[in-house]
Parts: sequence; C-alpha cells; structure tokens
Amino acid sequence: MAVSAFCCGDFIPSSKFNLDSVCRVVVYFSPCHSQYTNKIWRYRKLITLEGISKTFLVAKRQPGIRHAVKSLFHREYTAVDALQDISFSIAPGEIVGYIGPNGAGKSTTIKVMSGILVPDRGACVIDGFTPWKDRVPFVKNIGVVFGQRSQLWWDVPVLDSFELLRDIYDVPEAQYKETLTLLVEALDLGAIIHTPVRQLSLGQRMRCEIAASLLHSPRILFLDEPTIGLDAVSKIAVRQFIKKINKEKGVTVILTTHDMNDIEALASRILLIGKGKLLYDGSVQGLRSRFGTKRTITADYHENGKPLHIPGAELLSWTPERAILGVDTEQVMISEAITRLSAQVELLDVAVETQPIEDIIVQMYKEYRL
Ligand SMILES: Nc1ncnc2c1ncn2[C@@H]1O[C@H](COP(=O)(O)OP(=O)(O)OP(=O)(O)O)[C@@H](O)[C@H]1O
Repeated sequence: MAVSAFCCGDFIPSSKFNLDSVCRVVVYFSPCHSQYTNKIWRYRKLITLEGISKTFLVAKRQPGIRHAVKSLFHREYTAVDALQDISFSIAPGEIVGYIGPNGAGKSTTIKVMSGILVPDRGACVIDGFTPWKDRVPFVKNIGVVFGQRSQLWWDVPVLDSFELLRDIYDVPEAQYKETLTLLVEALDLGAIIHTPVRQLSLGQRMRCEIAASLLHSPRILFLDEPTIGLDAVSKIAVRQFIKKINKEKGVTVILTTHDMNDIEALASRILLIGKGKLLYDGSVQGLRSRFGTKRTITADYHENGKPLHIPGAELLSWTPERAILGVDTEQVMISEAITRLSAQVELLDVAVETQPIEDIIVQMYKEYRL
C-alpha cells in the first residue's frame, strides 16, 4: 500500500522509468529512508535551480561630449544584481507562472534556463543537462518563445521558417509532418502559413512563434510573455492551446507574464520574484488565502430607509434596496457578516465576490515593497 502510494504521482520519462522505480523501492525499504527520499525526490524533478545568481555590469554614461570622451579612457560601472540566490524545482507536467514587476529578473531566469545566459554562481539542471554547457542535446528538449522577439525569418513565408527549424533540430520528416499537421490545426495556421512573417498581425505571428517552438516536440516550453499585445480572442486561443499541449502531451510549461488572467487560466503554481530574489513559491489558492482575504458582498433587500451598519464590514455603497459591503475575512467570517446583515434587512439576494487576482498581486508587491 505504502509503496504504491509512493510510486504514483508525476510522469516519469520512459527511459528512466526502470532505474527510477527500482531506486524508489530500494530506498523505501532502506533503514535511512528519509535521507534518501529527498535525493530521489530531487531526481524526479525535471528542472532544478540551486543558488543561481547573476550580476550585470552596466556602464555609467553621463550626457555631453566631455563625458563621452572621458568614458573612452575611464569607464565606471554599476552592478545590477538581476538574480540573487534563486532556487526552485519543477516537476514534469507542471504549468508554473513566473511573475514579478518590471526588472524583477524573470527574463534573466528564462535565459539562464534556456542556456542563453551563463549565471555567475549556482547550478541549474534540466532533464539531466546543464543548459549553457550541454547546449546541443539540451535544446532538443526545450521550446522557447520570447513574446517581444521573433525566431521566425522576417521576409520569408512562415512555412519556410518552419522547414529551416526542422533542419536545425534535425526532426525526422515523418515526425515533422505529423507535428506540423497537428499544430496547423490546433493553432489555426492554415490561412497564414504561406504568408511572409512581416505581413502577419501580432496575434497571427504569436501563434506561428508558438508553433515554431514546438516543431521538434520539446518536453519543456519556456514562454516569456506569450500574450503580450494580443487581443482578447487571441489571448484565449493561446491559453487554450497551452492547456491542451500540457494536458495531452505532458509538456511542462514555465510562463512569465504580467497578465494575471494568464496565471488564473493556466498556472496552478506561482513563483514570485522581486529585485532578483524569489519571494513566493506556492499555489494560486495559497496566494488567495494568504493575501486575498477581502470579499465584496452585494445584498439586495426589501426597501429599507436606514443606511446599514454592519459591525466588521465597510459600507462601500448604499441605496434603500441594495448595499455593497467590503469584508476582510481575517476580521469577520462571511457567514457572520451575512447573519448580521439579515438581522437588519429582509434579504432578497446576496452575492459574494472574491478579490481579483490582479488586486492580490498588487497587494503582494506592496507587502514586499517591490
Ligand atoms: N543584458 C543586460 N545588461 C545589463 N543589465 C541587464 C541585462 N539584462 C537584464 N538586465 C537588468 O537585470 C534586471 C532584470 O532584468 P529582466 O529583464 O530579467 O527583468 P524582467 O523581470 O524580465 O522585467 P520585465 O517584466 O520588465 O520584462 C533589470 O534591472 C535589467 O535592467
């Protein structure tokens, strides 16, 4: 019983399955079980970052010709600590939202994880590879989309870019054709695949970028602001597609975004980074219960001439038939507030709204002084 409970859970890559299952059984029956359980647990993680730090040296430049000439001989630099001791791990099949204010270090982390940038300190192991050391085998495992940059060739039809990428990743012809057919259908690319990239709208290009990042069927997808600048319909299409490949293909997704609707729609786990430091790692639900304690109660009732006074609740608006109340659940339980309300008016309808995730994030940024 205990063994089966221990074995079930995350997807285990087939090539590692035997070793992994044998290890787990051996470890479970070993006398120093807990010590080894930690190591095995880490082994089962697809992505592990430990103590990653990165500092950029930015040349100081003063305006004016005199300073420009001076800087030719003597340059001063400012150190920007983009990442400070970042550690986390991600299991196969997770969708993780990586959030934080501007300049927090999100893109820098994605660049480290995708092997574009070498950190100053720390370790990063993704599916057994160190991204910046094992670049050639590693990139076959990952797809990357930078919302503000393109991996497609500007002047040629989208399909030509896809074929070039097929050659770069050395994707077998049959596999390429099958994947392309699926992507064209799922992302509705049929009408635009023969159009040069420069003639596409932002939303059309973004769908093509996502397809391009998946042509080689990677297990991990890094998405850096994939919905930036998209209209509501395109955003929904991109979100649905991300959900689909996660569910059906088990693709692990790490997503940076400023759009909290992306987070609500997709991520079950959030990593919050601020000023290069990891500040929160937990579920969206955990975030709500820790920071989202405010509720709004809208009450409709039989006409009542007197403004309400509900102890523990703030009266946000009032008419003789409707009141809107703000309640902090840390002070008063919702059920208690409604009981107090019904003691004063004859209720017809009551609606309770939770705080939008956007407000909760703003509150978090305030709390952490970001
Ligand atoms: N190549 C670089 N040279 C110098 N400084 C850099 C470089 N790249 C990033 N930085 C600095 O590192 C910090 C983190 O930048 P990063 O792009 O990772 O932030 P971000 O969280 O992705 O921000 P945004 O949400 O605005 O995209 C910033 O202060 C930025 O100015």
